[in-house]
Amino acid sequence: MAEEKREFQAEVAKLLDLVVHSLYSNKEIFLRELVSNASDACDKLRYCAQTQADLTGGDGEYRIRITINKDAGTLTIADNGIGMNKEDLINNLGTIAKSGTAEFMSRLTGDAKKDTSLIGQFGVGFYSAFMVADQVAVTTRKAGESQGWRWVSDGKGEFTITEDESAQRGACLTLSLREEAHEYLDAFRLKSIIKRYSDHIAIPVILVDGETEETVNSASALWTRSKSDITAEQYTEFYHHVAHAFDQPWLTIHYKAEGAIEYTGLLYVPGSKPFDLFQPERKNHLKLYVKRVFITDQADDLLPPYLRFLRGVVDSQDLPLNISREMLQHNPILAKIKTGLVKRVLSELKKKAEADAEGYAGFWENFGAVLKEGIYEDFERKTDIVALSRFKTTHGDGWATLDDVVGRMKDGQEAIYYATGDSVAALRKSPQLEGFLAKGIEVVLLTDAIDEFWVPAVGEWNGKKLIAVTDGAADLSAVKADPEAEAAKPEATEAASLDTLIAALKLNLGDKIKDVRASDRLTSSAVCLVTDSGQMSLHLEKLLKAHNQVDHDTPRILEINPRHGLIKALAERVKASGREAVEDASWLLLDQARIVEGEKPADPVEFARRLAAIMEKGIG
Ligand SMILES: Nc1ncnc2c1ncn2[C@@H]1O[C@H](COP(=O)(O)OP(=O)(O)OP(=O)(O)O)[C@@H](O)[C@H]1O
Repeated sequence: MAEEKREFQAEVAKLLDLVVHSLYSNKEIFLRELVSNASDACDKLRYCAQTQADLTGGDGEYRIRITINKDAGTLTIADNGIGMNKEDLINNLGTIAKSGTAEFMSRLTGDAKKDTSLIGQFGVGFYSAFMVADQVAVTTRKAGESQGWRWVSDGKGEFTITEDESAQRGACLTLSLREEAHEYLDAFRLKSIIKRYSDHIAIPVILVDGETEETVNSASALWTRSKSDITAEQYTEFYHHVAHAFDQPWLTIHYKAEGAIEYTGLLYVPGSKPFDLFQPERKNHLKLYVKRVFITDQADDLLPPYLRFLRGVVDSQDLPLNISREMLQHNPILAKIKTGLVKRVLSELKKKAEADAEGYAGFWENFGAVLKEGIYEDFERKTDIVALSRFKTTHGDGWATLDDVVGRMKDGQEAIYYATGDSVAALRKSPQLEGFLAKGIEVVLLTDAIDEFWVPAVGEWNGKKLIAVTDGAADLSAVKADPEAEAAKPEATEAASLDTLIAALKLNLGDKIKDVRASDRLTSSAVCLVTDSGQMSLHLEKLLKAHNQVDHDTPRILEINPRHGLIKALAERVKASGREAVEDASWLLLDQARIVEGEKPADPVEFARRLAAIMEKGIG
């Protein structure tokens, strides 16, 4: 067959350009990436061969051979894994199929410095070969197929594909090293790189230099080794390999469960937030092995979605080796492993929270919003997860537990009060909090979407009801106010005029509001919106509107502050000139309350007109 020339997908060309222009300061990691790919390819074949034994053609001894050829200036990385056919070559090496790389590309800024740190977070796998090579050739034959292929590129926009009868099963990458990368022809240097980054690879990595051949890595699956034989660096390198991550893990959990169900877990909590944490699939990222044979990284029933930030492997002794991915669904052994994993992880988190509050706060900032999904979804564990949860409150800037909040409750305070909103900063300024702050009552500030769901589902903590500050039923009267502050309060509007104003507001605003009433929760603001008991919270309604799940405004209760100058003046005006005189002001009060909630005025054009009219009067 003649040579077929193709262009890289535009994104790949862009990526290659970046790689070649040396965004990595640490070029040696190209070897880690390629060895990692070779090991994954062997894992894939080992899995397929469980059900199709003839795929291996009798050669089930997986290995990676790295061959130095000083004369030619090439380095060869060969594996006997699954290999690629023509279609695979085009799809895997010519386009960006992986969501991770696509995400990476979309975040590139063009600013070399920023992009360098980004590339460090994502890694570019196969393409890293072009950091050290000005040409890469891949000869490959897919297991079970007879036709071999040769893919060649100089990384400058095009690649060629030709048939290759000499290709062996697996993939063989030949890197023609750039002049300045000839250090990677030095056996000593290569050995140290392999030891550093790839020691944990479970199959032999053999270095071939002329006549000498040497297996450089330990070639045993890291998780099967005893903890005392594994260094911190080895744990970290394995994390980088298994998670395709580049940060430091925050927590490493390595244990062997023995008893009714036997399995080994090597789990990591990343040190930083993975970009796909909030993708709708909520997939877990654990790799499942059975007796050291890789089975799948898509065992959905292995871990609940609220622990999807974990990375690592689980190796079962009890599942059958020939288990198919379909058979894993609703599998009772897997269900028991899952229960065991959840229990272990939550207890390790508890230990960390007690031993290192500051580190735990960092973990919470990264993953708290995900873990809290468990309060809503895992009935058996909800109490444990609430206890592990940390909250911002009106008491200082740090994190608090609900127990801390209960411990600081005021005399006469019956409930734990909370406010939900988009940000802690906005919540702190919310008018609904004024009365609570004035009485020194601590309010829990919740800003994650999931809070809208778990809080009503849990309902109470330590025998104290959880009540929203915007709930019309939140009653502060039993908590004594500071007598000095009480004395300093301005006089309230006289009751009869207040009633007349309330009646006028109700008539003017009609069905846009549920009710109007005098507030005891406002101190400095004139108005605020509160929800009637049982109504959807303001924040939840906003979230649902953003997702087009709700298309109307629920009428709320408008609370007015009888001690506010504006309310007093409006009461006077109604008394003197009737309700029509405060028509514009009524709507502006409602819009004002909406704006403070982060909503738009109900009718922006009318809002602007009324505001202009009132300003004109004020100036004139
Ligand atoms: N040695 C190999 N044998 C078989 N297929 C390979 C080999 N190396 C790469 N591939 C294929 O090419 C794809 C792209 O490789 P690349 O290294 O760019 O990304 P990745 O391995 O999927 O992800 P990452 O590099 O982030 O780990 C792989 O997913 C795999 O399908």
